[in-house]
Amino acid sequence: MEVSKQSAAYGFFSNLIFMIREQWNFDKKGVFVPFVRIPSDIAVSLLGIWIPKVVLDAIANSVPASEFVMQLSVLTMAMMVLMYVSYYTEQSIYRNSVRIWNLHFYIRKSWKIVDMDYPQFASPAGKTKIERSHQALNRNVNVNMVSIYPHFVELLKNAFGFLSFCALLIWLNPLIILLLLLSYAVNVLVVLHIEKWQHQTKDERAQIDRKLDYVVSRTSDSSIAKDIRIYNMKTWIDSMSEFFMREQYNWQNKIASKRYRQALLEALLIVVRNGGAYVYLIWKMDHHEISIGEFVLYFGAITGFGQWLEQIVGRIGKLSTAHYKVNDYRHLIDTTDKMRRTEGAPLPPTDEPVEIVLDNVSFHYEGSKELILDRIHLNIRKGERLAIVGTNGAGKTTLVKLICGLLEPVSGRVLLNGTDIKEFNRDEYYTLITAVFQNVCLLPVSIANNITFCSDEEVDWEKLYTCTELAGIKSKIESLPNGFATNLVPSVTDQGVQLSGGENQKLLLARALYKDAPLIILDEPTAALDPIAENQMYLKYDELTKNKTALFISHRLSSTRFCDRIILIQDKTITETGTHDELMALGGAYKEIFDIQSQYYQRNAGEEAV
Ligand SMILES: Nc1ncnc2c1ncn2[C@@H]1O[C@H](COP(=O)(O)OP(=O)(O)OP(=O)(O)O)[C@@H](O)[C@H]1O
Repeated sequence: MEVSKQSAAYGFFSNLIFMIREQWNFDKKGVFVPFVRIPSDIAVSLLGIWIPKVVLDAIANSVPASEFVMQLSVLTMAMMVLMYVSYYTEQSIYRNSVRIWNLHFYIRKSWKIVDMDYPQFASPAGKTKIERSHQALNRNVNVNMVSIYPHFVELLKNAFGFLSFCALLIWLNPLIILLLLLSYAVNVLVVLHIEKWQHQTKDERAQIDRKLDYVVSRTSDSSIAKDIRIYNMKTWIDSMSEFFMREQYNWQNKIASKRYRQALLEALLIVVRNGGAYVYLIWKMDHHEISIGEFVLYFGAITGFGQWLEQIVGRIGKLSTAHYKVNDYRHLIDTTDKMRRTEGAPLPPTDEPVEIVLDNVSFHYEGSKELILDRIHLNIRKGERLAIVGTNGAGKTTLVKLICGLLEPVSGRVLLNGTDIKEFNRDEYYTLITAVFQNVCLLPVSIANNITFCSDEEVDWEKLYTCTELAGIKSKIESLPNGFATNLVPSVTDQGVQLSGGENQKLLLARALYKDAPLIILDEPTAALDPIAENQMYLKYDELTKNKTALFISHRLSSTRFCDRIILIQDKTITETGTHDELMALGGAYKEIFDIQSQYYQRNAGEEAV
C-alpha cells in the first residue's frame, strides 16, 4: 500500500496563533481562563505533597495542638478553594465553550464547502480535502482540532508544574532529574513517531471512511430504499460494509499495536525511573541525610515529577494530533477560488437573451487524460433555442456545465456576449443562468421557499403563480392542505409532502422560471413527465423560453423540433448541426436515431389501424 506523505503546511505556532485568534474573536473569556487555571492547578499539586510533610514534621517536632490545627485548617481551606477553581476552569474550558466553539468551526467549514468553486469541490483532490476537514471536526472535542488550545494550556500547566517540582528535586540531587528526563525523552520520540505515521496514512484511511460512510448512508437514504429491496442490494451493502469495516479494523489494529508497544516501553521506563529514585531516597533516609517529613515530600515530588512529565508527553501527542487537524481544516478554509470572486467584467442586462460562443474548447475530468470534448466550436445566437442531442456519455451535460462555469475548459474559451466567462465575477455570472438538472435538489422548507429561495415576505406571489402555472404544477400545489406553504422533504419537516418524480420535475422547472435569467438550461426536463404533461410543456415552450437563450438536452428527438437548431455530439465533438428537417435530409446519425425512436410509434399506429 502506498502511503501518502503530506506534511503539515502550517507550522505548529501558526496553527496555535490561528486558533487563539479565532478564540479571541469568538469568546475572549476562553483566552484568559488559562491564567487562572495554571497557577491554581500547580498550587493544588504542591499543597498535595506539602501537607503530609507539615503533618509529619509537626508530629516529629511535637508542635502544640492549637498551632498544628491552625496550620492544617489554613492549608486545607486553601486546597479546597484552589480545587474548586481548578474544577470550574476545567468545566468552562472543556465542557462548555469548546463544544460551542466546535460548532462555530463546523458551520464555517460547511459554508466554505458550499461556497468553493464547483470544479474544486467536485475534483478527487477536493473531495479528499473535504473528507479530511470532516475528520478534523469530528464530534469528540477532546481529540479534534478545537482541542489544540486547551491541550496547549494543559501543556503549559504541565511544564510549569514540572519546573516547580524540578526546583524541589534540585535540592535533593540534580542527577535524579537527569535520569527522569532521559527516560521521558525516549518516550516522547516514540509518541511523536506514531503521530507522524498516523498523519501520513490519513488519506488512505480517509478514503476507506468515505466509502464506508457512503455505503452505510445508503441504508437510510429513502430515495433508494425501493431499489435496495427490489434488487436485493442488502447482500451487496452487507458485503461492502463488512469489507470496508474489515479494512478499517485492520488500520485500527495497526494503530493499536503501535500504541501497545509504546505503552509497554513506557511501563518499563517507569519501573527503571521511579524504582531507581525510590531506592536512592531510602538510602538517604537510612544515612540520616533527610527527615521522615522530607522523605514523604521528596517521595511525593518524584511521583509528581513523573506525573507532570507523563502528562507533558501525553499532551505533546495530543497537541500534535490537534495541530494536524487544524492543518486539515485550514487547508480547506484557505482554498483559494480559481474563479474570479473580486469585481469582474460588467454583466449584460438580465432582461435580454445572451450569446454564447465556445471557442476551440476541450475538456477532460481531473484524474483522467482522456478528453470528453475535443476542440469544440459552437456559436449560440441571442435568443436561440438550441437542442443538444447525443448518446449516453457523449458529453452533453459536460458541455452545459462548461457553459455554466461549473467546469473549466482545459483549453479554449467560453464567451458570453464576447467576454470570456472567466472575466465575470463567479457569483454574478451565476445570476445569468437558470437550469433544471437531472438530480432533484429539494430543501426541507415550504414549496414557495423551494421555488423562490426567499422568505415569504420577499416572494413575488404573482410571479410565483405564473411560473407554477407555466410549469404545470400550480393546481397540484393548490390542492394540498397548506398550499404553497406545504413543506417538502417529509422525513425532516412537519406535515411535509412527498411529490412524485414528475411533480418534482415540474417544481424544478417552476424554480428555473422564477429565477428568470437570460440563459435557461433544461437537461432532460421532460424525462419524468407523462405524455400529456410533456405535450403541454412543448406547447408552452415558446412562452417558457421567451426572451431567453435556451439550451435543451433531450433523448426524445421528437421534442427537438421545438428548437431552432439541433447539435449532435458524437466522438467528443459536434458531428451534425441544423434544424430537424435539415438533419433528417442529411441522412446521418441524427436521422438514424430518430428513425429508431419513431419506428415503434409508427408500428403501433399501424397495428392499431389494422
Ligand atoms: N465527475 C466526473 N468525473 C469523471 N468523469 C465524468 C464525470 N462526470 C461525467 N464523466 C464522464 O464524462 C462523460 C460524459 O458525461 P456526461 O454526463 O457529460 O454525458 P451525457 O452526454 O450528459 O450523458 P447522459 O445522456 O447519459 O446524461 C461520461 O463518459 C462520464 O463517464
